[in-house]
Amino acid sequence: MSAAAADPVWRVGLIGYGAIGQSVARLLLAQPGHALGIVTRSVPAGGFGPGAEALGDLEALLDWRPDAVIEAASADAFAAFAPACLAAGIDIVAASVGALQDAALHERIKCLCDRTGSRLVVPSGAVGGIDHIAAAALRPETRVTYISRKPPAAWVAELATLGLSEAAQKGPVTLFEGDAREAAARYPKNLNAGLTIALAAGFDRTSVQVLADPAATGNTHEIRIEGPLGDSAMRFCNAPDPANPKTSAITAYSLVAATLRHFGTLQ
Ligand SMILES: NC(=O)C1=CN([C@@H]2O[C@H](COP(=O)(O)OP(=O)(O)OC[C@H]3O[C@@H](n4cnc5c(N)ncnc54)[C@H](OP(=O)(O)O)[C@@H]3O)[C@@H](O)[C@H]2O)C=CC1
Ligand SMILES: O=C([O-])CC(=O)C(=O)O
Repeated sequence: MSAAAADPVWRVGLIGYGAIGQSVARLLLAQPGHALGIVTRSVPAGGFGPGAEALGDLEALLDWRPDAVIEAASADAFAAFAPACLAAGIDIVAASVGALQDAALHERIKCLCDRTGSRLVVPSGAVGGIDHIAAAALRPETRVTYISRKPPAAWVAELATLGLSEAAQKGPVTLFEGDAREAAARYPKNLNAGLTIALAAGFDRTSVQVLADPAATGNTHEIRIEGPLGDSAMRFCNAPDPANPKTSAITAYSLVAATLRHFGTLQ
């Protein structure tokens, strides 16, 4: 009797090893059949442990021949890595989708996907219900309102720049009201969720409000969908990642869930 074929190993590239990257690595390596190649500017002294290896740069990542790449770094890293991966036929599961506020980059990504057949996977990230939003938005009358409400601890640098640190300790401060592209351009580390929602709903149908609120318990995201198919409201009150208060801890789980689904048979 011949030996059973070895189970496949999925080779996953990971860009970024901060709050989300470290959680993604831990979660994915706990899944059988996954190997990680990690691109980071700061490799931990003890390395990454079994199942993961450090990759120096974009070229090393492409040479490693990943089956898919998870981006968990920054909008700049998305712009630097995503086009090259997609051009090489490698699908990307991205956290920093706020980078798509840049219409030229968005168009370039679409052209690369059309040309190579590779795909940019936009996970639900810090929010959810994206399938519901996309379904409702097939009716052009649908309108979506997104409110991001985080404690001032998630906005320390931004509030200081605006001279609003003290005001934000006393009551809610509105940091932005407008469209999702401008929100992500102004606050690239905090408005990926707004861009994710707008990609599903349509940019012209999505309005965004951003609040720093001392009464906020966790990173709260409220989404209201109104249209001919009904009115719906979703509210996500997320625990912040202990390593980065701007980031909801569930985001890493969303990236891993999206990656496992991408490799799976059920889409
Ligand atoms: N889609 C969503 O719903 C959400 C998306 N996000 C986004 O996810 C991304 C990661 O968030 P988080 O982990 O909290 O951020 P952190 O700041 O904790 O970690 C980011 C990591 O990426 C590294 N990095 C940044 N730029 C580059 C680059 N050009 N090349 C290589 N490494 C790079 C940083 O390295 P170094 O330390 O050397 O700078 C750091 O290790 C952010 O863009 C964030 O805005 C966050 C929450 C929700
Ligand atoms: O993690 C969150 O709560 C949301 C966030 O930072 C983002 O959308 O970029």
